[in-house]
Amino acid sequence: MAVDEHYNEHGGFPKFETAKVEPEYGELIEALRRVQDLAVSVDMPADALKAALAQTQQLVATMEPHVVPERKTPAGRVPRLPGRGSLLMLPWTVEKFDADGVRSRGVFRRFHLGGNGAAHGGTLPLLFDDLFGLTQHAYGRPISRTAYLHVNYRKITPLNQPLVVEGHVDKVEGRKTFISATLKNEDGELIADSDALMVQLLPGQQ
Ligand SMILES: CCCCC/C=C\C/C=C\C/C=C\C/C=C\CCCC(=O)SCCNC(=O)CCNC(=O)[C@H](O)C(C)(C)COP(=O)(O)OP(=O)(O)OC[C@H]1O[C@@H](n2cnc3c(N)ncnc32)[C@H](O)[C@@H]1OP(=O)(O)O
Repeated sequence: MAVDEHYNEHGGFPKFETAKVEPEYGELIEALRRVQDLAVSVDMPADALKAALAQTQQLVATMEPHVVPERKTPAGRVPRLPGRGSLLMLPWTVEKFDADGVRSRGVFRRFHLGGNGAAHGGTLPLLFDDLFGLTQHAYGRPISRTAYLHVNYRKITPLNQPLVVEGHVDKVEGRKTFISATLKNEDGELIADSDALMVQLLPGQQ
């Protein structure tokens, strides 16, 4: 019994609960994404730079008193928002979520630039990893940890072009869930594919 009591807090992941937010929350997250895009795009003269710094410091002062622990912030817990409202996640929107698989659509933005107009290679594992988390959740498996995640980069990943990522569970063996996914453009061309092993945590395991 003690194990069950502590399972939600100390073993594995806690039960995931969606968050209710004010309408302005999604707008704020999008405005912050725009700031991220600009932060990696601009070359500002000194006066604009000073103004941007002062305004950013003011924003930090507005937000800072409201910091709450993990699981209390709505970030990442608003499924209808791009990236579930988390700035870390790619701003993609889930359009299919069931045991057959999960499909999500979106674009890589200027913030995700690697070089020569292509998305940074490190952003693809982030996209796939989060999709795999959702995929196994939709399949009815407990939230698990990624043991490995393999990406094949088949074509350059373009910025600002609508893309679609789709994953499904391939097999389950005890604690192990094997999942794979593809990233395609709207013409159905394969840009990347990925497969991963997710391992269910044991009670008491962080
Ligand atoms: C629109 C609707 C939206 C709704 C939203 C609602 C809910 C949202 C739900 C979910 C949230 C969504 C998304 C979540 C987001 C993403 C999930 C990402 C998860 C992560 O991103 S998490 C961070 C990265 N991750 C780590 O930080 C892992 C560090 N690591 C460890 O924590 C351990 O390493 C662990 C636990 C993996 C295993 O450790 P362990 O001691 O428990 O188990 P052990 O080693 O015995 O392995 C057991 C069996 O797996 C095999 N095995 C293990 N590793 C292997 C490998 N690499 N290759 C091949 N086989 C492997 C063994 O060979 C054995 O196999 P066998 O049983 O057959 O012998």
